[in-house]
Amino acid sequence: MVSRLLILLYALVSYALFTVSFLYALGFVGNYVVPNSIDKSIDVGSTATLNEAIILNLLLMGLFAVQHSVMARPAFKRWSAQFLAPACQRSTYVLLSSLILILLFWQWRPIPTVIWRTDGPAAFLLTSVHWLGWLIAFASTHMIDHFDLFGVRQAFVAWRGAKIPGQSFRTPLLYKIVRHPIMLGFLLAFWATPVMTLGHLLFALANTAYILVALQFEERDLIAEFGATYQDYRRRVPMLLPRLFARRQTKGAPR
Ligand SMILES: C[S@@+](CC[C@H](N)C(=O)[O-])C[C@H]1O[C@@H](n2cnc3c(N)ncnc32)[C@H](O)[C@@H]1O
Repeated sequence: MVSRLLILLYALVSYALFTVSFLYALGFVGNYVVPNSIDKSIDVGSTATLNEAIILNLLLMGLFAVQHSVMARPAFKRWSAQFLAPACQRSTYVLLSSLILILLFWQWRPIPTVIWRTDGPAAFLLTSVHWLGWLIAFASTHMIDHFDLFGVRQAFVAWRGAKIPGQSFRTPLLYKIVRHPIMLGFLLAFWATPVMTLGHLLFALANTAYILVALQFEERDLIAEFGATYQDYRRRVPMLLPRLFARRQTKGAPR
């Protein structure tokens, strides 16, 4: 009973830390109100030489990418099951991801050279798309199962003494338009900015490359888990870019 309560507490603390790091990410990427005492965002903070900034920033993003991808693989989950209860596996993943994000926010070195700067309607449009991206990403977590993604459900189920159910496959709402709306949301939030600096461009480019590679691994696991169901979904629904026009029905094709 005590250990189940501790697991629940651990899951709630991990989720709280994720919430803080996600909220800080909004301020970090968009250069919005980050606390004056911290004064750190993608374009604000202590500077370094160009080479130092590129290397350090790439290392920080690389650390996040490796942790995020390695810990998500079924082989890693099987291995870590030797010393981590299934009920706290996802929370540990969330906790470490959040800690690495906080390290990234803290140690990030801005590169302030401006690549593009807009104002007026163009700036308004880019800012709107930026916020739409965050909204899509956050809403999409609720479409598949927000509390399962962040490890809270598993801890609650274990606390009640029930068996943790396996992963379920869902395709509601935005998942009918693209297979990866959370990642699409992130891409919009990272690229749509009224002022693009070299540091921000490095962040957007590296994360785009990471997302494209990570999705290959994720889909390979989804095919292994859901087989023909996921293969069929892959044929019907595009990966990241919505089809603007439905394909014309071929003449004589069965309806
Ligand atoms: C961070 S989420 C990203 C989901 C998806 N790639 C996206 O961008 O919307 C990763 C987790 O979602 C799961 N997942 C991806 N597509 C799913 C779906 N259609 N239904 C249920 N789980 C899904 C993956 O197995 C993985 O555990």
